[in-house]
Amino acid sequence: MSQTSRFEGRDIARIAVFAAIIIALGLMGPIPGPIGVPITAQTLGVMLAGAVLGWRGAAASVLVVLVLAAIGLPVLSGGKGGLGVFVGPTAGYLVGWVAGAAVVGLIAHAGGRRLEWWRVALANVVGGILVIYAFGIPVQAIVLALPLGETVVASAVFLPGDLVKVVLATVLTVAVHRAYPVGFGAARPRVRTQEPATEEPATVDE
Ligand SMILES: O=C(O)CCCC[C@@H]1SC[C@@H]2NC(=O)N[C@@H]21
Repeated sequence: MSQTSRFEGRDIARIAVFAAIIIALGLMGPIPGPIGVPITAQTLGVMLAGAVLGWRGAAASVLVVLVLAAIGLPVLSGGKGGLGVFVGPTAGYLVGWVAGAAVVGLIAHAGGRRLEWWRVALANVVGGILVIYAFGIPVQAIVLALPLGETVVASAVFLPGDLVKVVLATVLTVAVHRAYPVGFGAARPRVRTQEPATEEPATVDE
């Protein structure tokens, strides 16, 4: 994202693209989880947004998805949407997506323009798993009136899939960064294009 305080046009385009990626991953459909929270591919999009866009763009992308969900569009896996999701057992996870995407971006881009694979992987584990669980599990326990310890143990079912997402998000982010070494996660330098040579107007000898 641009380092200026406001989003520029290309930042908004990237935010829209990653919001669309998160929504598209929801089309894969949820795998029902043990206690009211599904396994979803959408967290792959949350990790990718953080690692590719950086914290501000990633948080904005996830917020766009959540606003669309709040106004009732079926943008969450299984075609869910509406204000009800923000008071259900997945509410904490959804809020955690915003914080998690931002933390992924902060850690992945902490080394500046060099995007080392190990830092991206670490970012995806911390932001894409730990932070999201830290928001999601306590809210899930409260909404379902379950003991916290039992909810933590039940949530271990998400770990294998989330670790696969960490690997995929890391490989894809490193590949994107290699293809676009400058311009993702940082301001793209302005390239001056050469002005086309203007032709002399034709003159007619009298
Ligand atoms: O569709 C929703 O309402 C949100 C689902 C949240 C699912 C959480 S996110 C972290 C963990 N990993 C998964 O695959 N599922 C849960």
